[in-house]
Amino acid sequence: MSSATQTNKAQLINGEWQQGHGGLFASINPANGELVWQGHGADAAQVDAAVKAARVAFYHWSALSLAERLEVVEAFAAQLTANSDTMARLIAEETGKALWESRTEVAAMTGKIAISIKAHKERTGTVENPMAGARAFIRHKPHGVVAVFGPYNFPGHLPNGHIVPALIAGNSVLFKPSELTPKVAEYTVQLWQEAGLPAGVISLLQGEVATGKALACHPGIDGLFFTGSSNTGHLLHQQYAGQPGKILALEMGGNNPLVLKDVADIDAAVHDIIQSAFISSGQRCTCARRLFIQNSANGDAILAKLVEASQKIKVGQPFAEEQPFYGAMISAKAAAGMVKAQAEIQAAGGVSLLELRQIDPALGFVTPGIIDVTRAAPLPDEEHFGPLLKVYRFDDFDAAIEEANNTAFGLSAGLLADDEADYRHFFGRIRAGIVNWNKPITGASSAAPFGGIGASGNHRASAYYAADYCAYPVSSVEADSVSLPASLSPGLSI
Ligand SMILES: NC(=O)c1ccc[n+]([C@@H]2O[C@H](COP(=O)([O-])OP(=O)(O)OC[C@H]3O[C@@H](n4cnc5c(N)ncnc54)[C@H](O)[C@@H]3O)[C@@H](O)[C@H]2O)c1
Ligand SMILES: O=CCC[C@H](NC(=O)CCC(=O)O)C(=O)O
Repeated sequence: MSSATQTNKAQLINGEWQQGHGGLFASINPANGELVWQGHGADAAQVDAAVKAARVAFYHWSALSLAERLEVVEAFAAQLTANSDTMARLIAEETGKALWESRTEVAAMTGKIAISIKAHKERTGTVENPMAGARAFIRHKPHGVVAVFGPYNFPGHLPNGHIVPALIAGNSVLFKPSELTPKVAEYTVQLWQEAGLPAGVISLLQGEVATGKALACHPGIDGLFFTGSSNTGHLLHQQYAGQPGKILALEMGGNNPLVLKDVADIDAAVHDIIQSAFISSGQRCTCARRLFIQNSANGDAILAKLVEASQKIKVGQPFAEEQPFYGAMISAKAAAGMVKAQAEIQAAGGVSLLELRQIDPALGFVTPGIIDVTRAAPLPDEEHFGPLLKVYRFDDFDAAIEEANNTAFGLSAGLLADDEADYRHFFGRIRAGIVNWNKPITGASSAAPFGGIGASGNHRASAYYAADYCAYPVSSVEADSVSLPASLSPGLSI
């Protein structure tokens, strides 16, 4: 790995590390303001060279047997295990995420390998069906050259969730990570090289939006697997309009509701709310953004305890010996954005029960915020990607569910309630790809499909279902030799 001050060879193209020919960009540790990494982005010519190399590499990689490809993928898992501490420290350094949580991200990356192998076999395996005089097969083939776009909040785990199943299926991958987390991306790709992945099967194309656009628009890619914001996902969707032959998987944000109704265990409810709203400083796509609390003595008690417990949340340095619950947001700018969002909600009539504060204007640390918006003017349907929870008090359960559904998004939703009948009712009406009962709405399992509806996704769920968008089905009817059928169709004589 290179030192922070030098300009890194940011691009891996056809197995060779190169300087980018595009604009200079840098990643800054949001917990101390120090430069972590800097390099030049890939320009359009480098993107083109990588796409061409990936096409050549694809023919070799996809021609290997599954067992041969899995050997490399399992070697990558071994590399991750052997280097898990380095990877976790890089994630913590570059994102500001607490070290304990960065370690869970690396564990999710490693866990993804076995899950993806199982999913590949179960969801895209080969099936032979009996047929008179022939054999009928269902098989799956890789798309070819695919681009993977990753977000900053899980710079290792979420791109990995596309890359691993794509490689298992036999695709070659062009990886465009978030420009805010280049060092984690660089290290991930180095581990793939160490694992023996042949040149060109994975390329790293780093850079800001110009690099992303050059890759997304390149006619030589067969598909694009994206995890990131709904705005960018929508732009990509527009760009792919009229190209039905290209596969586009969009995993986007949410404006996720958590509804609370009659819970006897107040502490447990408060725990699940905090875990839903404030983990990772609120920078998870599944985080609860809107909390619906019944107007009742039970609702009052839970809200009071929530404010008290949230006030005590430890926010601090990612590497502190006594670990914080969460570290810094991705940047001082993102932290300031949350303060601004809170001010706008206050101006619309929201009443802060716990004010979110940026601890130092030069850094990414913010304390959690809780704001009652029950009497506020209608708010824009936006994802505020940080630790700010909007509270809506309600009298009528159905009205609360209706308001919970009053969003274009549909990623995660949850109900905290002791009565199972309330959950059955909620489940029937709520619109989201992840619907939980008496559990936090963050922390989704990689062994289940993961994706949202509406503005949160395009029905190409990831995690366990990622195998589905990494390969396409091929039906074949096969016989060892041509033969005349026992009887010919009417009107036919041969
Ligand atoms: N549903 C999910 O699985 C999931 C998971 C994690 C994060 N997210 C969402 O991701 C967002 C946070 O991540 P982010 O801010 O890094 O997302 P982002 O949309 O800003 O960036 C994602 C990727 O797209 C690239 N990009 C940005 N603009 C582009 C353009 N015009 N053309 C081509 N590429 C472009 C970026 O460089 C990056 O690699 C949040 O909205 C969060 O909810 C969703
Ligand atoms: O920020 C978005 C991801 C949040 C995370 N979800 C997953 O890890 C899904 C599982 C997978 O992709 O393997 C969460 O729910 O906390």
